[in-house]
Amino acid sequence: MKVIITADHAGYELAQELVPFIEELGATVEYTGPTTSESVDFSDYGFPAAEKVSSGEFDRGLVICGTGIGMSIAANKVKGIRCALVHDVYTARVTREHNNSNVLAMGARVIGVDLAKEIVKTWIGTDFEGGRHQRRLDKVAEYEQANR
Ligand SMILES: O=C(CO)[C@H](O)[C@H](O)[C@H](O)COP(=O)(O)O
Repeated sequence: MKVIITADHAGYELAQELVPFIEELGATVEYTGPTTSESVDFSDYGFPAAEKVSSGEFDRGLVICGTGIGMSIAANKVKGIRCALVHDVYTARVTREHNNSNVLAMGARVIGVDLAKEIVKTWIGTDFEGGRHQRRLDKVAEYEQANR
């Protein structure tokens, strides 16, 4: 699995913890966020990363800012992106099973490193269930097609 990880200044430190962790899980990781904690704008990093998931260059994306909200708003503007803002293990699992989320957003000012790792491990390791959930996602995709 190829995973792109990005962040803004608020997510920078957590991203540094998660890159080697996700590599240890067996994924190929590319980090495209800032290289320091100096203030930047989440949109400048979130859009390009989400576009690389949308294009198929990467299988999944992980986007991290202070709350995860800014990054999730930006990622969900990109066609084909189903970005889930997650701060617990239960929704990490269900957003894969039900939503087939392809981008995970987390807030570095909301959760600690250990919980973030548990969330990422669950999210990466959980498969989409399809079935009734695929029908619902098809409706979302149809809406997106018709309105963009
Ligand atoms: O967009 C956000 C808020 O939902 C992100 O958490 C940003 O990281 C945050 O706004 C950055 O705030 P700062 O005061 O500029 O560090």
